[in-house]
Amino acid sequence: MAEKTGPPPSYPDLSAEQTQGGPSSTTSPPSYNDVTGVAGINLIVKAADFAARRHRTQKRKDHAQTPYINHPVGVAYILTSIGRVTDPVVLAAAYLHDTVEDTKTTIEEIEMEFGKEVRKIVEEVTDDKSLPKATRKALQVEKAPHKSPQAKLVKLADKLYNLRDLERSTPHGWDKKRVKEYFKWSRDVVAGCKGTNDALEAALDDIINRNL
Ligand SMILES: Nc1nc2c(ncn2[C@@H]2O[C@H](COP(=O)(O)OP(=O)(O)O)[C@@H](OP(=O)(O)OP(=O)(O)O)[C@H]2O)c(=O)[nH]1
Repeated sequence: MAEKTGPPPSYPDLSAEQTQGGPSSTTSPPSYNDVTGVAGINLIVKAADFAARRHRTQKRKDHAQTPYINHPVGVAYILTSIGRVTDPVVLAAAYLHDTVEDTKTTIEEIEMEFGKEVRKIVEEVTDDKSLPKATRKALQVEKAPHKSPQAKLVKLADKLYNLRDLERSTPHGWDKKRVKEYFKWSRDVVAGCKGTNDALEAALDDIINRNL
C-alpha cells in the first residue's frame, strides 16, 4: 500500500519567474557531474520548469504564434527520441539553451541553479546577440567544429527542430530565399558538428537534401 504523504508544499511568495521547489542554491553551484537516477530526472524537470518560466511571454515566429517554449521542449525530445541521448546534463542544457540568448537570464544564474557542466553547454550554444547578425551566423559556422560533443548534440537537435519548423510553416516575414539561405547556413553549421551522433546527422542530411 502506498504510503500517505502530506499535501504538496505551497510557495506563496514566488513570482512566476522564479523556480519553485527543490533545494535552493543561493550559496554555491550544485555539481551535476555524472548525475543519474532521481537526481538526473530532477535536473531535467527543473530545467524544463525554469525554461517555461523564462520564455513564458515569448512566441515563435510562425503564423500560429506558437509559444516559444515548444522549441526547447522539442529540442530535448529530438535528443531523446532520435539521438537516444540519456545524459541529464545534456537534456537540461537543451531545455535551457535559449534562456541566456533570448531572455534576461544570466549564465551565472544557470551555473548557480544547474551547475558548471550545464553552464558550459549553454554557454557554448549561446550567440552574442550584440553582434551584427552576419557576424553571429559566420561565428556559428567557424566555431562549430571546436565545440564539446555535448554542445554539438544540442546544436544538432536545435538545427533539426528549426529546419523541421521551416518545412512545416514559413515564419512571418520570411520569403523563399530566406528559407533557402537558412537551410544552406544550417548545412555549414551541421558539417562542423559531424561525428557526434549518427541518427541526428542522418535526419539532418535528409531534411537538408530535401530542401536544397
Ligand atoms: N524555423 C523557425 N525558427 C524560428 C521560429 N520562431 C523563432 N525562430 C528562431 O529564429 C531563429 C532563426 O532566425 P534568424 O532570422 O535566422 O536568426 P535570428 O532570429 O537569430 O536573427 C532561430 O533561432 P535560434 O534557435 O537561436 O537558432 P539559430 O539562429 O542559431 O539557428 C529559431 O529558433 C519559427 O517559427 N520557425
